[in-house]
Amino acid sequence: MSGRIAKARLMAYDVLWAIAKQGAYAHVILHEVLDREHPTPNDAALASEIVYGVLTWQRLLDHEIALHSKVAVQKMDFQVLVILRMSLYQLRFFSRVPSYAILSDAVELTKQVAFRASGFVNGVLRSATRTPHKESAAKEGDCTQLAQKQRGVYLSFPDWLVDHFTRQFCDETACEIMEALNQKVARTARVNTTRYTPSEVIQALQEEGVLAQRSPVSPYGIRLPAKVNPTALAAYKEGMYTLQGESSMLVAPLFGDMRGKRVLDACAAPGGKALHIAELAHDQAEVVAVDLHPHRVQTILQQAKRLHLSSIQAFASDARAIAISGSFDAILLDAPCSGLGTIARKPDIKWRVLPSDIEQLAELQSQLLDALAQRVQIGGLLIYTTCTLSARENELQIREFLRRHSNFQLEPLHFELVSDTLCQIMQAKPLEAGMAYLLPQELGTDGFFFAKMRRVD
Ligand SMILES: C[S@@+](CC[C@H](N)C(=O)[O-])C[C@H]1O[C@@H](n2cnc3c(N)ncnc32)[C@H](O)[C@@H]1O
Repeated sequence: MSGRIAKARLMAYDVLWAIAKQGAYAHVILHEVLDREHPTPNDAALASEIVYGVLTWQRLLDHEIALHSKVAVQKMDFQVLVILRMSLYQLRFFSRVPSYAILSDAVELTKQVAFRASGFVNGVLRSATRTPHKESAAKEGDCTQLAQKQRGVYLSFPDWLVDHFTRQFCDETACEIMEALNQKVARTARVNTTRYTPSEVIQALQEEGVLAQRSPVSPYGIRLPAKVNPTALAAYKEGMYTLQGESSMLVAPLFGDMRGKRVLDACAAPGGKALHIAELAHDQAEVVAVDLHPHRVQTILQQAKRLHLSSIQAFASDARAIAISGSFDAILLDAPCSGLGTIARKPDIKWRVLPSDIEQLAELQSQLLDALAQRVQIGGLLIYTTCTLSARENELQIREFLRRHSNFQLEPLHFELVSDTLCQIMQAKPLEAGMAYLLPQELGTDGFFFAKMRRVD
């Protein structure tokens, strides 16, 4: 395509078009396009910002496009709709880019992909630039004062999700959750504490010109700047850290001391938590990591090698029928889930997940729990976690499991956090001891759910 269009916008268009037209996953297709185009770090960051910004605000953007267009949004070609969304996003959210540059790129791009629509695109965007952003007042207003439908528009969530969060968490908390899921989450990594301290890793990164900081949430975490590619750094290649969200870093410490113990991570890929369990046991546990997908199992093995961990075995298997004999001192089921807690990092989940997916996933989770319960030794632990915010996949799932398996009991959760204040936040929840949510607005992390059970008989 023409060199006259800013490269970042071209890449963002390619990614957003593939998502709209082919249902591609945003993080996968963005990674592919960035790999193919070799952009500068600034262009890569700008393209990512446009892609994730458009996906976050898609409903609000479509609402505004409709105000300036005679053609209904649902009837527009994908090419045209994508160009309008990304241009309007930049007009509304990027004060540093002049509108004429955004409009000129939009028209040029339309000429290349949908020639006859260039006048239309120009007209819609010109109308939008002439109109002050009327919606912003409502957007900044108190979410709890808005009717359900308006919340969906101004917070840019589908109606069913607004309804879902409101029913589960009530008005105020639901609003806070959705607002937090529209904010950026810090890019974080977990230090490989078998070999390094967080300060040593921060120092090594500084020597590579990268300013990292201690995580304000997990004692194992560091926060990385948004513009670096953390897997391209020497510190990463030497096995100093693993990319992991701060809420995920809270899972492995829940097991306590696993040295000399046999631990199963039943849905383990890409290995974040299994590797952390091995690290916390000083590489002296027997960690069996299983995942359904063979190529993802390879990733676990590669990561173990990079981190110099030898206590991990990894196998491809359906965790409902694992072909490995014996029982385990502890099992982690970090279950496949709807991922609603990770919308800040994967905003396409807003538009991809449907209520029927929650039902299907809940059925799979319950089958996984039943199968794995048989493999926990008497006295052993079963920890169940998800990165979603849906009772059906979380507390209801666990309550039903406990009804079916009276030989399991909930056990108090003790989170390893950087301060007692954070622990109090985590414990002030309306769930029974042994189950907890970490909501995205509480510590600025992904939303997460934890349940810890012990087999007593
Ligand atoms: C939430 S992810 C696990 C993330 C991982 N624990 C980590 O910390 O990196 C869920 C995983 O479950 C796997 N999975 C889905 N169905 C499965 C099944 N029936 N048996 C085993 N693994 C399964 C998926 O391939 C996916 O990798």
